[in-house]
Amino acid sequence: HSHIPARIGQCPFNIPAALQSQASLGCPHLVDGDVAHRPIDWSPWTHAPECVHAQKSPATKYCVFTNSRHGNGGVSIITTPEIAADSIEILNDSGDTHVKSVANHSAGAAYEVVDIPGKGKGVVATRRIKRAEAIMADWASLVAHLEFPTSLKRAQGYHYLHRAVDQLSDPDRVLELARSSTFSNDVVEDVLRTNAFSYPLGGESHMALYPEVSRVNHACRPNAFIRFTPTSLAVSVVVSRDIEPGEEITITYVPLGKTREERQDALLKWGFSCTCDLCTASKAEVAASDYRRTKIKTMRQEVIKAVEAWDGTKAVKLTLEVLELMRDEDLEPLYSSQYEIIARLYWKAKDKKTGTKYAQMSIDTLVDQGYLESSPQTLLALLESFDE
Ligand SMILES: C[S@@+](CC[C@H](N)C(=O)[O-])C[C@H]1O[C@@H](n2cnc3c(N)ncnc32)[C@H](O)[C@@H]1O
Repeated sequence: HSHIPARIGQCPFNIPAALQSQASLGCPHLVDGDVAHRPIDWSPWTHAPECVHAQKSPATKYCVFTNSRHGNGGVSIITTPEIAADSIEILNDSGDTHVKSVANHSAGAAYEVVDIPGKGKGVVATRRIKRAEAIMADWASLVAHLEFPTSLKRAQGYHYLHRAVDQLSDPDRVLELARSSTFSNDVVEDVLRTNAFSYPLGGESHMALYPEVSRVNHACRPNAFIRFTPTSLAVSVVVSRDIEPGEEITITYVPLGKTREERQDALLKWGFSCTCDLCTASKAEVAASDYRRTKIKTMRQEVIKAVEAWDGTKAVKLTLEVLELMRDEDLEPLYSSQYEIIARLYWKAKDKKTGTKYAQMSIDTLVDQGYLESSPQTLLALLESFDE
């Protein structure tokens, strides 16, 4: 194994073979198809990694790494041996915090997957759900380096995508997901393009597919969001306002706050044209919403200018107006950063009392929305950052 680069060698590579399987999780192995001949070599993966050199940069190798027991039905990761070795820790995190947050709240399942006219399937509440409640936990089943598909001949890429899926304990969970992509001829590629989220692994962009979360449709005024943890392959879906039985649960696939045209553009790469409540509202309503959203954007630019001109009073006044417009548009997830701006401005102006008040409001919004746990340390940490 002499060609294993030293970067990964912080780990005792000379541990006796008999102990390697125990040590493997805490100690990343750099494995690929050349060095991994026996299961003990490729542990914690459950299958021998199969690898291919990228066409344009032959020094880059992508392999299929599978652990068919992780999460719900296993996970396959197509990435470089270096990233796989560096990221092996994520297999240690079983996603308990996500599962527990759902179990803690739930008086039984809060949703069902049903047909939604014009949208394929979707997720609908089966009971009342309180804001900030977590209703669904899920694990990535397929993760693929963003550059992997374009770095190989098509047919070759499909071979690896299919191997990745076939090695899962239930390939149909992936193969039966929605496909709206008009970009390719391959089932797995279509499923990825229709359903995957971007996910940073080892500091590089990957696509990650969560089969259960994949059923949640997009809305431009969503009532839920996905909670990620950078250290695990688990996610959960958290609702951002109170929900009545029968209401559809929706998330946003694109950044919040865009105008109708900007949203439709951004959604094009997902292969569908949005028919959510906001996009199908009356012309007048869409126009009024677009007007406010454009105004929010220009006013935020003005806030930056006012700050640069040291005009704190103007910056605060403008930010309060931005908040009003955001309220009209139900853009609650964006409030906290506005409160934070105001907090910083008062803090810098030596009005620490008002600064602290707004800092707390910023945190409260995040807690309220289920993004943060409430703790006294959070406020201190935020206030400390104001002095940096
Ligand atoms: C991640 S999947 C969501 C679940 C999907 N409806 C299903 O049947 O499994 C994304 C696909 O759902 C449909 N979809 C999601 N949100 C939509 C929306 N707001 N308007 C229209 N179609 C939508 C589109 O076909 C899109 O390609």
